[in-house]
Amino acid sequence: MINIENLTFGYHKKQAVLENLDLHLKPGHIYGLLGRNGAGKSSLLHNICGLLFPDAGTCQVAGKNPADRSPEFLQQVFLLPEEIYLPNVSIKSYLDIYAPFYPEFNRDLFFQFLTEFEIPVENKLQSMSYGQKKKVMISFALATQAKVLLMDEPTNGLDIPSKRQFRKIIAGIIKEDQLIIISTHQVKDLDSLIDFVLILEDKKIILHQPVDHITEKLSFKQVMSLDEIATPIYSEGALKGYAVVAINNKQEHSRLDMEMFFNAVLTEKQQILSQFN
Ligand SMILES: Nc1ncnc2c1ncn2[C@@H]1O[C@H](COP(=O)(O)OP(=O)(O)OP(=O)(O)O)[C@@H](O)[C@H]1O
Repeated sequence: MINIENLTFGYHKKQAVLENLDLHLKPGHIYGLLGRNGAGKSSLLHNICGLLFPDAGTCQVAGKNPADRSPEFLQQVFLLPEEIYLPNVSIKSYLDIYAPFYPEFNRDLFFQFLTEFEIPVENKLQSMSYGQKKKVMISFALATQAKVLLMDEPTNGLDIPSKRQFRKIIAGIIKEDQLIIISTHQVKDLDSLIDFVLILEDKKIILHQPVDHITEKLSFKQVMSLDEIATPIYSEGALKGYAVVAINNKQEHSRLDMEMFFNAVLTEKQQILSQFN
């Protein structure tokens, strides 16, 4: 559904943010896009939705070239940006103005999500708190039922119950012909939701793996002493002992700790990546 080949993009000539980047994504999945600050995650999402254009290479999304910005393409893609600016209108007026751009927009779903997020529907958007605005936009994004949904730090600003609500809604809504990319640093909020991990580093996607493949190759453990682990790759001091990422030689089952995994990839890049080659 998303086919990107050799994509190079930069804001200034001779200063590529993304370089010869390849990425092929299938519908029916929730992809978690991870990367350091400034790695280029937002730039990649903007290339995918046609708000920025590649300097070289090809980018095909739902069979279209995003840079053409054809109405058929724009109806199928929704980007929820990290920073949101909303007009000073009521939720209902916002809906009347923007929902018609999305042929599959489901108003009932929209109001259902607002109820789940406990948003007062009569309020004007600008009189809402940041977190409330974010929840309105998440509800709008999901109600578009766009085939490609791009979310940049969606849980920023959400309180703890709302984060749980967000996970519940997303897990229940994704359809087989839909694809969601969530770019985030808040991995703990989302690690139960994501089924593929993408890591953007050195201007490329250096890792693209399903969660179950990661836990097949690596185990995530808490131990009192590092001597307990025969094949540790990466460890962090924890409250009681150590949290460890190790080679999963014994086919043990463990739960992916996305934050540990991301740190492990950044610090022990070659060793981790070699497990997947
Ligand atoms: N409008 C812009 N003009 C010039 N340079 C930009 C612009 N936006 C981003 N950049 C630069 O492009 C690089 C990638 O930025 P981008 O916002 O894509 O990274 P990111 O991975 O989303 O970062 P973060 O995790 O901090 O949100 C950074 O070096 C940034 O300074």
